[in-house]
Amino acid sequence: MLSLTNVWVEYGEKVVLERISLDIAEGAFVSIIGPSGAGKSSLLRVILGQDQPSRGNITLDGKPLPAECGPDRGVVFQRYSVFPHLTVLGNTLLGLEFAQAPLTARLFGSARKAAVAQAEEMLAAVGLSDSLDLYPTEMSGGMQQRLAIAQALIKRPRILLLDEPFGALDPGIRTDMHTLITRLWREFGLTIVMVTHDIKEAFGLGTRVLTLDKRRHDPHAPHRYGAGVIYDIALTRRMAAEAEMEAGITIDKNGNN
Ligand SMILES: Nc1ncnc2c1ncn2[C@@H]1O[C@H](COP(=O)(O)OP(=O)(O)OP(=O)(O)O)[C@@H](O)[C@H]1O
Repeated sequence: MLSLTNVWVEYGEKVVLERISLDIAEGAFVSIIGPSGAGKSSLLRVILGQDQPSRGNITLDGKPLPAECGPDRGVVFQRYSVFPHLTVLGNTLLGLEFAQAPLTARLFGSARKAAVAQAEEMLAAVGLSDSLDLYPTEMSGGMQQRLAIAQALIKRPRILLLDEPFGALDPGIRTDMHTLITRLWREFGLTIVMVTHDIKEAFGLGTRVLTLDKRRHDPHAPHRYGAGVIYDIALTRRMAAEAEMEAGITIDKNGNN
């Protein structure tokens, strides 16, 4: 579905990523790990369309990825991206209002009614049905991240990009969020690309784990070489478990059912 061919990200003289070639299948849950500064967020930004690769191509369904971030891609960052002056419902509605009324960001009559129903449905999916009128300052970190996820999903993206989405949350809340994101991934048929520093999270959630790091170093010019994908691990056990759950069958370790 998503294909990167010989993608490089360079800022001036500084090479951040080099020769990234990847095919990401529809429905995959790809975790990206690697040392700080390896270029994990830079990779997400080029997939999002926020930055352009300095070389190489990215295609979505075989067509060049549109330069701007369209409704096909949603994103959730570690820092809360919700608007403090809007309620939970207002924050969630905003995406639809911008999409449907780009000039005024206001919807009226039946269009607004339909948008509110859609927002309420999405907020129910992330467990915020009882919090529609709260403002972000009245909510915990976990609730704000649930809201950020609802905001990202309201436009029904096919690809959800997560940049350390649970990094600022307490361990107990993180576990709840892992359950939530796994359920949403399955329910909405999403393709997820998630950056994390937490190796357990990467392997626990992903169907595939990519490790970014530099293959070569020049001690006299650390900016000269960028990071590439040094490990690409398919987690067949998790994919089998997902397939079993969907089809109600059991697949043995040789892939037979
Ligand atoms: N707009 C920019 N201009 C110049 N350099 C940049 C820019 N954006 C990122 N970089 C550099 O690119 C490198 C990779 O940054 P990036 O944030 O992608 O790494 P990361 O692996 O996500 O790091 P972390 O795990 O610490 O979040 C860093 O050295 C950073 O300073």
